[in-house]
Amino acid sequence: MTILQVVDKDFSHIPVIDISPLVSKIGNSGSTAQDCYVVATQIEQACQDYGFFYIVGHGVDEQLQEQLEHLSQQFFAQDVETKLQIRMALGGRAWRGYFPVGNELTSGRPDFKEGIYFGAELEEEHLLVKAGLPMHGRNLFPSNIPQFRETVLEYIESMTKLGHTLMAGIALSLGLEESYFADRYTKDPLILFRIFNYPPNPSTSKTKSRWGVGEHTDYGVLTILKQDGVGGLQVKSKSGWIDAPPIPGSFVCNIGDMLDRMTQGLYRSTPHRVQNRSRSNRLSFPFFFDPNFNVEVKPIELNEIAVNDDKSDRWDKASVHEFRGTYGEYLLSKVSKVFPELDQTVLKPRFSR
Ligand SMILES: N=C(N)NCCCC[C@H](N)C(=O)O
Ligand SMILES: O=C(O)CCC(=O)C(=O)O
Ligand SMILES: [Fe+2]
Repeated sequence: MTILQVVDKDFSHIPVIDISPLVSKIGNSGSTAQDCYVVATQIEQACQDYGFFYIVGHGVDEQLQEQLEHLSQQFFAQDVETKLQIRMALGGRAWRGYFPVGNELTSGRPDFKEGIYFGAELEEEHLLVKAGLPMHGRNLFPSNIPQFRETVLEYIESMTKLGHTLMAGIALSLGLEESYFADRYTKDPLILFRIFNYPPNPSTSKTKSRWGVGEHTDYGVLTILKQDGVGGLQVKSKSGWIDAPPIPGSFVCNIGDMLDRMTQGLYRSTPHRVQNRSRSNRLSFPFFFDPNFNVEVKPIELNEIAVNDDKSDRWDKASVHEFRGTYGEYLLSKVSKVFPELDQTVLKPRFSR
């Protein structure tokens, strides 16, 4: 046969990238090491093909992760009254604390999950908190699990460092200088961190499984997700919905709406969703590494990169590309629909009232 076999990608497996060259070399020397470019090429391919990739070789302490998982199990195993001692309503404008199953909405529908919202720990005296900036402030920690606070704060610190490293890799992957995003958007990133518990939800012939979190895209630039061994994350790839199963020792990374906007669609913020079909509960730990709240997000001046004009497969009809304004404004427009029970004034910047 003389038919040319075109080796077509089937877009069914999210790639696994060993980022150890980035971890050991980014920021350490004057010039970017050659092996960082190899990693950058893998990131480029993954972001164009999937908008998702796994990372290994990230160097995040395993004991810290085990401790975080263990304490989280302990927290969610308590009765709901105890958990409500740190309920979100007490977090005020900072948007922190616990919410029970069914309280968080995605596209207007209740998610089948409970969780705790965290973020960078800022004192009441911090300028931004005093100025009344929403989503900035102090965390709420369960007082009956003493190690919870230090474990979460240590994890946030490790992940923030990792976020900076990955953003340097993503910059290289776009042919930009290592510090491109740090210089413009993420030197002082907006950090949000959540711990979710998805109750068991085995589907039987009689019951329809509920979505742990409905289809959505993430808002910022980069999400770094730790998931336990249960599984249930699904990603909308070019070949349809595929699984992102747990891979021991890895994190799942995905790019958000702001990177989609900056790259004019070359890197897509890919829709994903979760359904826990197992008989055990599922824990997940999404860490959001986002542009500074007050910074205006603009398309990258990319002469070289081929932008992607095909908006047909975008679930939200590319609204993110029409958006003008700061990341904070974009974020607030999104999250104001997520907890309708909370007082909406909590989410409005004080200075505009
Ligand atoms: N910070 C980020 N990226 N969060 C993404 C969460 C999307 C689900 C949320 N219930 C919603 O409907 O927006
Ligand atoms: O729990 C997961 O695996 C993913 C959660 C998620 O997509 C999100 O919080 O944005
Ligand atoms: Fe997400």
